[in-house]
Amino acid sequence: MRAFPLSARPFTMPLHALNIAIAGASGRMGQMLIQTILQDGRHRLSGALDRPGSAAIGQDAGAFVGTPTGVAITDSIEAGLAGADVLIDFTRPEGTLQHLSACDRLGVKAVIGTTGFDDAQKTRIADFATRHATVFAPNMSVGVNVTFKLLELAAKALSTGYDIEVIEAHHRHKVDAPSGTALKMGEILAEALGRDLKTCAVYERYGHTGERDPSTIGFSTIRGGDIVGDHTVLFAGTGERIEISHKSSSRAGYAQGSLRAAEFLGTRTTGLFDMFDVLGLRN
Ligand SMILES: NC(=O)C1=CN([C@@H]2O[C@H](COP(=O)(O)OP(=O)(O)OC[C@H]3O[C@@H](n4cnc5c(N)ncnc54)[C@H](OP(=O)(O)O)[C@@H]3O)[C@@H](O)[C@H]2O)C=CC1
Ligand SMILES: O=C(O)C1=N[C@H](C(=O)O)C[C@H](O)C1
Repeated sequence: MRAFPLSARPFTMPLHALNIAIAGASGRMGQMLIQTILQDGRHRLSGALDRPGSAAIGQDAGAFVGTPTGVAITDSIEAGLAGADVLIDFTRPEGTLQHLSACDRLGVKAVIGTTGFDDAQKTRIADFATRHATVFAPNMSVGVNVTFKLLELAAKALSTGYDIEVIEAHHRHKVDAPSGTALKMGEILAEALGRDLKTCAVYERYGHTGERDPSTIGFSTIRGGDIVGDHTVLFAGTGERIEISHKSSSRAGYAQGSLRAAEFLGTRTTGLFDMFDVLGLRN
């Protein structure tokens, strides 16, 4: 091995190890996050939360992935957050907001992957972020966020003569529709086209719908089996169609993106960020 004199050693910024608490620890994403933290090895799982009544309470957080951690899953939010630098939350909107109240009291930052928030709930997240740095994004995968950028470009270039439809498919257990990612795609498309998604979105079609209004953005939702997450935006013109698709075959990318988000928060004290900030994709 080559020895470097002190002054010539290659410099890499040491990454501060984080104490990370996971909410929804026995859920699909909770388990993937715990597995990712354990495999990655640079950070510490400091707490694992599930809601009261969950069969997981009291079990070792690593039991699901076959690696004991010494951290028991708790239904006490305060106990689960003790000593944490960052909470990573993939639960349900009402659970996330309960967790944020405790983060507020304890000074814990948050990475929020949960989807399905209404506007009032999003306002509460933005308020929390004025005191504690927060990453809030409906999709933590690098690939999906690059797809968002491609949509900005495509929507601007195809602003007239193309009907835009967002099509998403997820597993049978998903409870919100359209997916948070599909809605974010809709927002990106609408903004690029100078439209307001609140007035141009069409979420349902049935019966005598009349001809398609070209100023609308349509959404179609498929639920079935174990589909991890597929999103396609269709630009349907005359004589041609363009489709921009992303398909997830594993939840690993969501968990890895969440860890990057937690690391991004390490150096920040306040502010609301998304994965464009974390990945350096903001214009
Ligand atoms: N941003 C992103 O990249 C991604 C976002 N998601 C989103 O993350 C969320 C979770 O997805 P997924 O892991 O598949 O869901 P799961 O249902 O598998 O897991 C949710 C977990 O949260 C717990 N939970 C449910 N309600 C509450 C509550 N009110 N308070 C506290 N905990 C609660 C569940 O407990 P119990 O089992 O007892 O109900 C479970 O442990 C969804 O909103 C999904 O859309 C998912 C993947 C990627
Ligand atoms: O519930 C899921 O599974 C997923 N939810 C997110 C969403 O609603 O966009 C992200 C991903 O598609 C998986």
